[in-house]
Amino acid sequence: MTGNQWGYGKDDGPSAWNTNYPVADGDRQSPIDILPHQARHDPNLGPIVLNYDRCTSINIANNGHSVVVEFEDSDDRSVIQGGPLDNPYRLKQFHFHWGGKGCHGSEHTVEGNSYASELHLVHWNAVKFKTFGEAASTSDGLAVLGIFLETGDEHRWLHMITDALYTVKFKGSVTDFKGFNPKCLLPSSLHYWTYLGSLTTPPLHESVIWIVVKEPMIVSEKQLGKFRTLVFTGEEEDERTRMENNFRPPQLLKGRTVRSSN
Ligand SMILES: NS(=O)(=O)c1cc(F)ccc1F
Ligand SMILES: [Zn+2]
Repeated sequence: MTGNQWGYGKDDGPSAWNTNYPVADGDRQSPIDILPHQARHDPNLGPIVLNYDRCTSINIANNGHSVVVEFEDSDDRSVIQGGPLDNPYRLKQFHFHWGGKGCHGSEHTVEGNSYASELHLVHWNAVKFKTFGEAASTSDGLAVLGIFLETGDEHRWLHMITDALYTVKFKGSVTDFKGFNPKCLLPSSLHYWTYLGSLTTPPLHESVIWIVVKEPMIVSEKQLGKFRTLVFTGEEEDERTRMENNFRPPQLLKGRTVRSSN
């Protein structure tokens, strides 16, 4: 792996990340396999509260690892609070991880079972930190809401994302994407598990309070298939490597406790 060139292939994938990012072998790495019966139900864990009503999406992009929708985060217009969080955390971006055709692609697993895909809504603590970058490299600077995607009926709002994917096929492409409120993607119940972990891609900073929602959102195989029309490579490169299986497998729990909202 030259420089910071990491990926999901045989030579640059998760098993090789610890070469350039030794924290990969740290003691609060993500994702993990969640064992519901070993999670501690904590009655003090209140509900997750999302205030996305004035959220401002900016663009959708292919960063060579996933498809990302970025938000305006210069004020507290879209925040997550409650649950395990002591402060409101500002929405910065959301992105997905997914598998190949018929394979599973979530990052977190539940009793060894993985879902077809996983949505990550990334938030940062703007009370304690001045910039996202600072928050992302400091313990508990980030709160990531993880939502599983399961195949079934078509999701009535996901087409807003999948219809735009052709415009960001290649690494480095960015397209305007305004007026999208991710609240429309969330399942009806926000019961969750929570634990202290890390970014699931390099630099793998151990800065994340993970909030993994128990109820999956249901999307169709056709909708999921559109994510696989993206490629990891840039338009100018001659190879076209289909973007799929961009997930890190579960990491060791190393004594951490997973709490359950209920
Ligand atoms: N997959 S993740 O939500 O842990 C994540 C979020 C970021 F903002 C940056 C890197 C990451 F790996
Ligand atoms: Zn992610």
